[in-house]
Parts: sequence; C-alpha cells; structure tokens
Amino acid sequence: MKAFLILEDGTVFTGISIGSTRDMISEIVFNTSMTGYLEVLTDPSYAGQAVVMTYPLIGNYGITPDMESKKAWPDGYIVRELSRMPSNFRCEGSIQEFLESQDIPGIAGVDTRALTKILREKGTMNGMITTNENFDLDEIIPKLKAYSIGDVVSKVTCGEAYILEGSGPKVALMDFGAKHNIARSLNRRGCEVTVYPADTPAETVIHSNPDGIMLSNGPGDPETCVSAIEEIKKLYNTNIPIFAICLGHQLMALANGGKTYKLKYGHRGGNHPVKDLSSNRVYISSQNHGYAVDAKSLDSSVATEAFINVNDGTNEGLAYTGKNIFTVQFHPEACPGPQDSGYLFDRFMDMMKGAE
Ligand SMILES: NC(=O)CC[C@H](N)C(=O)O
Repeated sequence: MKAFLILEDGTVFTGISIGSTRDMISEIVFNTSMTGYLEVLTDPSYAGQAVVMTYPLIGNYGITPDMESKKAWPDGYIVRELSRMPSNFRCEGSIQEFLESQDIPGIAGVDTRALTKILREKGTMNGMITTNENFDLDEIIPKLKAYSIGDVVSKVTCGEAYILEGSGPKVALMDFGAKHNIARSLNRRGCEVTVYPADTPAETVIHSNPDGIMLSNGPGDPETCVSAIEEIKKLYNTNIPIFAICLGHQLMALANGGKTYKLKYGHRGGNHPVKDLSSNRVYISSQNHGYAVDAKSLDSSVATEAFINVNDGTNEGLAYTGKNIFTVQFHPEACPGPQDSGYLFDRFMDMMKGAE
C-alpha cells in the first residue's frame, strides 16, 4: 500500500506503508545512527516525535532483546529501505511486525537523506504520514502547523516506584522517561536503584535517604515540566550527590534559573563529539535532544560549563559550583552508540562514596 509523508512546508514524499495504516501527525526528527534502530525505537525521549533514520538500510538484524523500555515510543517511523530478510541468532521478528503490533505508522522508500537535508536547512518541522491518496494540502498544512508535543513525560514515566537490588550505594532514579541502561549502568556498578515516577515529591525521595540521585532523560520541551522543576529545586538544596542526563540536565538548569532553547534540528545520532573541558579530551557520544541549555544564562557562581559539543559549540554539560552535582546533555549510558563516556557513571560512584 502507498503511503505519503507530508511536511509542514508542503513537501510530499511518496513511499510504501509499513506498520499501522492510520494517519499520524507529529514532529519529524532525524537520527543518523547506522545501527541501534531498536534502542532508538524504544527510547522514551522520542514520545511525541516521528523518527527518520538517515542510514539507508534498517532492520537487518530484526527485533532483538535490545529494548530500552517496554515498548516503542515514536509516533511514526520513516526509513529508506527495510530489510526483507532480517537475520541474526537473536532475531525474534521483523520491524514491520513490531510496528504493526505497536500500532505505529511508518513509511519506507523515502529518500531519507534528501528529507534530512530539508530538515537541516529549514529546521525541524511537523509532518504527517497518511495512506490516503486523496489528501488535501490546504486542509492538512494548518493541522500540521498546529501540532505541538505537549506533556509527554506523564505518558512515559513508570506507574509506581520499583527497585533493582544491589549491595552498593542507594540511588534514587527520577524516571522522566528513563532508558533502561541508566538503571542498568548503576546496578552493574553495585548500586541499589529505586526508580521513581516523575511526579514523586522531592520529600519522598529525600526521606528514603539515598546516597545519590539520578535525573533521567525524557521527551518533550523541558520548560513544560513545571512541577518537576519545582521538586528538583528541593533536591538541589540537599547535599545529596546528583547526576543528570539529557532532560534531567535541562531541568536542573531551569531549576537554577537557567534557560533552555530549541535547536534548529537537534542532535540525534551515535557520533556526536563532546569535549570534557576539565581534561580537554574529546569523546564520541550518543545523543538525542532537540533542546539545549544556554550556558550563558547561568552565572558561574551557580554552574560552569563542563562539556561542549565540538560540532556547534552548544552546551553538553554543567558542573554546579560548590555542589556535588554534574549534568550532561548527551548519553553516557549509550544504547545505541559509543560507550566512551561510561566513565561518568564511575565519577558519580566516586561522588557518592566521597559523600558517605
Ligand atoms: N533525550 C532527552 O532526554 C531529550 C530531552 C528533551 N526532550 C530534548 O529533546 O531536548
């Protein structure tokens, strides 16, 4: 069956329907990872967005247990070519079946590199995937322009708190849409990890007496997470060591009076170079974000820049002055992508041990 991808600027790509055949409207973002498509599909930070994979062949090892959460979150999936014969000793099925079972509409046969050039030049746009050949652009374009992500954190966070047993430091992980490998990275280092729903009051977390607090990644515009920002202010005022990733990094900055802004087309992929300003070393990182913290909006008495993106100079991390708090915009938990910055979990472990 034919499918169409219609962008807010009126561009139309024609392809083949994959997954669900229902209409979907979302923000269209691109990811440049060459592999790790399953970790991308199950990253809760994609809730409210449809993902374009720039790498032309997707799905060649099928569906494997490499899930970063229980289900797929993107509203839609856009690829050049889906493997017709996935093959791997762990393969449990195809992307086509997976998208269908999750009711996610997709389109294959799109020149995803041409599409990405448009998104890079004009900036992130909203779009629609439809299988209806008789679409009317005059009717659809205002609908596309009206789409906004809204509150998605409440859709992706866990329903109730749960614990991953461990005999080491106790970590409270605030789940704003956490990828599994954040908890796993801590648990692997011996931590007992308690995962809390995003709306858990700071008092509950503080009274549980954790050795450290982790603020997770998550979807949507950080400025809309008003109540989480208020709770984070209270966490900041304790002496408990805090490490935050991506949305957590943005929320900590907002809680301290910093500002975030939307990037023209975001950073999503497995090869973004970031520089650790304390050592001047460059690490290749996994990234998935559309917003960034304006480092200049924070006085050095509050926080100083710890990492920058080598490609565009945007902020990639902050160290909070006089506090055991550091936050990064990229993903040290990888999945997908390079594990270069996994040492940051060790740094957090040292912070927790030092605070004991
Ligand atoms: N992966 C994330 O945590 C993303 C944070 C935020 N939703 C952004 O797009 O910038």
